Amino acid sequence: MSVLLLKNVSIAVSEKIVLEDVNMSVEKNDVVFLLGPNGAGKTTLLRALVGFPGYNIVSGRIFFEGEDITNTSMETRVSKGIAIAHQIPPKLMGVRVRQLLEALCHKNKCDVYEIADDLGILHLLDREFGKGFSGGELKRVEIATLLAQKPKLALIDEPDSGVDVDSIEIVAKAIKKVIELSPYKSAIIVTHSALISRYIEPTKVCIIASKAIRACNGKELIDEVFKHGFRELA
Ligand SMILES: Nc1ncnc2c1ncn2[C@@H]1O[C@H](COP(=O)(O)OP(=O)(O)OP(=O)(O)O)[C@@H](O)[C@H]1O
Repeated sequence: MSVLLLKNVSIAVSEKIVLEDVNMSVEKNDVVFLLGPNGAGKTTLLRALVGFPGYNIVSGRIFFEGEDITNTSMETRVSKGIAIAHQIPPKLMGVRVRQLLEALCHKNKCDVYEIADDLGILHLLDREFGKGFSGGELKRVEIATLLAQKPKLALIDEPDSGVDVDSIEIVAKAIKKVIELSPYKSAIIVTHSALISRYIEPTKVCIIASKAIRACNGKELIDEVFKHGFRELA
């Protein structure tokens, strides 16, 4: 049984079809890197998978742990163990980082101090979530919330963009921990630079372009993309 299985999935945002007939699977121990040109639909795919409002599955089916979750809400999918770390997290007005992490850790039995220390965000705990954060701070806080969710399947959108060389190591260590804590040891990671591959080895690299998954292969696909671009693969 696949952890996640997409069968001919088409996704619309604001009534515009962004992805058509996407077929893909994530198996146990799969760490899938998703690459593709700007605007290809990588964020759309991750958001639709977690059931984010406004990202509509217009046809096809999504299965998680063998169960059809196509028509379930974001709340249901999160409770089943799917979690997302956004590229640009939605701001949570009036909610402090500590409050959010405490709520998640209360539910998932984790230690807020340990997570905040791991991600070097102890000084951000009493700030409003996302308000006035630098790009790197936002990324660390977002990964902290992912760690506190202990998801079965983590969907991680561009953890390595806008992050300095020291921070990427901290973020990557936390992502590794998220994967280790998952019973399936699997995740989907969107990346442009593949910088994250210095720390986390993908088992599968997939290219999303021209509204669908165009190729999936081993780590060597990253080198091909950097050598030839996406045009030959799209
Ligand atoms: N709310 C929206 N309304 C209209 N179009 C949208 C909306 N959200 C996304 N899109 C469009 O869907 C397409 C895919 O966007 P998406 O953010 O998924 O791409 P991406 O592959 O993640 O891009 P990038 O690499 O630049 O982050 C784009 O053309 C984008 O303009």
